[in-house]
Amino acid sequence: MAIPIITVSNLVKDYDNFRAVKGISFEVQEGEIFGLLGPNGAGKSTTLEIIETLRKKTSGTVTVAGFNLDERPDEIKSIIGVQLQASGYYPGLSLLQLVDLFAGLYNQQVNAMELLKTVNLEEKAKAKFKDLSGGQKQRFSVATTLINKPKVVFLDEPTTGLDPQARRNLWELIRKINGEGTTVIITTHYMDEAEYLCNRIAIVDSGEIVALDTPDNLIDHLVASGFERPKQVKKANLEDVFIQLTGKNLRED
Ligand SMILES: Nc1ncnc2c1ncn2[C@@H]1O[C@H](COP(=O)(O)OP(=O)(O)OP(=O)(O)O)[C@@H](O)[C@H]1O
Repeated sequence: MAIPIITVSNLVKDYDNFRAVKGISFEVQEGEIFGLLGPNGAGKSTTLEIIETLRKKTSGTVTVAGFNLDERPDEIKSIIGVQLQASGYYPGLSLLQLVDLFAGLYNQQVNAMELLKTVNLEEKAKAKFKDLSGGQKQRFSVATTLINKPKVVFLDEPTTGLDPQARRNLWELIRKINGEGTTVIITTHYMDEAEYLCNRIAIVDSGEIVALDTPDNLIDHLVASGFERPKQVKKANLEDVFIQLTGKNLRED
């Protein structure tokens, strides 16, 4: 029997008179990659930010690793890793300086070079954050989520704006982090990404979960309902052509 590391029950979030999250419930199992998918404004970031202790809920219960959000937010903070948006970093500091700064904030001893190596940025250790490419910035921000050796990492649209190579490279990084035992919660607008990475997916629409299952089961369920794609799927797509022609290696250096 899988153990839930996150339990969300009847979570509600109102922004003034607008109900952005309408009483959702779900569990994330320890060790899985769990995806939150949904159109713009569905309530994904709001839900994540509440679990991350960064936003107040209106009602409902959240527990992370057995800690109740209302009673033990500090314990929750200490065992999670949250990806900051790029604007959260001092642009003029080098990557080594930024890792040291974060390590200090978390009161952690970190081998900054080792950490940069895990995200393939050791050659950029002395570069300033502002001088990184988009993919490098994203990889660095994933690295910073690992500084406090978290049990759960939250990634909010980590590959938005990346080229196909950088995106696939980040997918492998996320799998590696997960393979080392870290539970990952991810939001994305890319269905191929969700299909490739996620063990289970919750599809959120207008503040409600409309489906929750493995990608395979969700697809099988749709097919069983009589759905058929209007045209034959080719054995490759345009992205395959692009990767085939331009190679799998990162191009940002
Ligand atoms: N601080 C806020 N004040 C008022 N309304 C907000 C606030 N933050 C979000 N909302 C509204 O709540 C709803 C859910 O927003 P949220 O950012 O959680 O959606 P999302 O699913 O993450 O969307 P996206 O895919 O665009 O990031 C939206 O209608 C949004 O306009």
